[in-house]
Amino acid sequence: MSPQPAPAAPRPPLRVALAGIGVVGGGVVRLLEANRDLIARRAGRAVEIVAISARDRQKDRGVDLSPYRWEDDMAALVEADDVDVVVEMVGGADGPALTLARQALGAGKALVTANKAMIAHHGLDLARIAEAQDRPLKYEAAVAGGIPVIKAIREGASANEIARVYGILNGTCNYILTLMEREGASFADALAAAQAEGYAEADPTFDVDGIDAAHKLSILAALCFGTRLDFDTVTAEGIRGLIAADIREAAALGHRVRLIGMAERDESGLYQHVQPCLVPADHPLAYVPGALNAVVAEGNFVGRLFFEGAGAGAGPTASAIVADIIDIARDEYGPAFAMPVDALDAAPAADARARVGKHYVRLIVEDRIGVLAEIATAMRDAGVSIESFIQRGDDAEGGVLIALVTHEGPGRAVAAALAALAASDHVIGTPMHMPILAL
Ligand SMILES: NC(=O)C1=CN([C@@H]2O[C@H](COP(=O)(O)OP(=O)(O)OC[C@H]3O[C@@H](n4cnc5c(N)ncnc54)[C@H](O)[C@@H]3O)[C@@H](O)[C@H]2O)C=CC1
Ligand SMILES: N[C@@H](CC=O)C(=O)O
Ligand code: NA
Repeated sequence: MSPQPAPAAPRPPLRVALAGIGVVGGGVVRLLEANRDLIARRAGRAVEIVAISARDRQKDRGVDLSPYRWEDDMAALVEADDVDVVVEMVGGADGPALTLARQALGAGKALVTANKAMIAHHGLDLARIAEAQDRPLKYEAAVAGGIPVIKAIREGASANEIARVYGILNGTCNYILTLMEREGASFADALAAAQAEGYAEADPTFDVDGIDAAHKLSILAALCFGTRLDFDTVTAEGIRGLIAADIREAAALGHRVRLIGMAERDESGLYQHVQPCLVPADHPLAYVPGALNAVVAEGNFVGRLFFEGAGAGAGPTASAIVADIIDIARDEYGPAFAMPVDALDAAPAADARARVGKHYVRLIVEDRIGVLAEIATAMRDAGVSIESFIQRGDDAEGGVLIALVTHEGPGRAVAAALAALAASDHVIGTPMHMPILAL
């Protein structure tokens, strides 16, 4: 009988350093502690926090950090010989987060980050450093928080050509829209509630102006289409211009309002746009409530994939970060954007305003003779055909509410009609228009 091979020596623990112990960092500490044994069994080795760093050592974060080495200077995490993985949870596209990320990868450490702003702006540069060092750059938490959508597209759907990806990519906006829809909450109250839950960015204008969703969309587009990540050509409109009446009118039309990021690649180029849309009430995206996110990806063999889950918050975001850490512990990783940076191709930006579809339009106007003729004239002059029209005299915004739905046409024409009307003395405030999703 041949001798049995000696059992393999247990692998040494994976040593992790955490930078930024806020909402997300606190969640990661709690998760690594709570599921320590299960994680070790799944990873094939222990995962140990060896050092942490944040701005304020004294701050009460509701988690006991005393077992871990504290570093006042994040650079010490990179310099330490006993750190294999640096987890960046500081935030910000540039500044200390980017410095840390570059230094960590440059020093041959693995990098895990939740920072979509940094990846959207500097993902290609960081991926190049990671490739040069043959170290992983992982960012599952950066897109749609806890939903494992990066892994699903990188791995599960990697055999497919993906021509379109779209969805609800900002939990704060979806939370606000849901609260306005269900409870008639004001925009300001709903935003304050989202901030209290820890969903919002340090600067919530990134959420409500669509910039955070644009960051995530640009990352998804690069991954789905194999194109060079191009945040600068993403166009974004947020939800500030919405009033409660828009939510009500959308409901009367059988729709819900959702902030949708959509990217498409076709012969005209790369389309990447974020804006509030009317979503038919029977569309899966209309059922996505609160801070949940959802992503739809259409593959040429697999068909339509729909992913839904928590897009923000301590637990879900920690779940995504620790999944990345486990992949690293297993040595399961590849190029950050599923192919080497030099294999990604460039696509020209497509004009978002050229997109054809039906639109919802809302104006508040003075209740006087001729105002409807003025609207009809502006629409005619811009080449916009009206499908349906409603006037409500009981609106509280200081005038009469006009809501209409256009026939199919380019968004550019609707924008031109509303620009003309915005200049009218009889139109109060800024008119609103939103495309009606038909997918
Ligand atoms: N909160 C959420 O639901 C999600 C957040 N993210 C991303 O995760 C990252 C962290 O977000 P949060 O935990 O919500 O932020 P946070 O503001 O709660 O925590 C940030 C942490 O970084 C530290 N920090 C900030 N600037 C620093 C500096 N200059 N030097 C040293 N430490 C510094 C702070 O002390 C704090 O511990 C961001 O990139 C965010 O976009 C991603 C998905 C979801
Ligand atoms: N502020 C973001 C948090 C996660 O990315 C959101 O609201 O979705
Ligand atoms: Na994710």
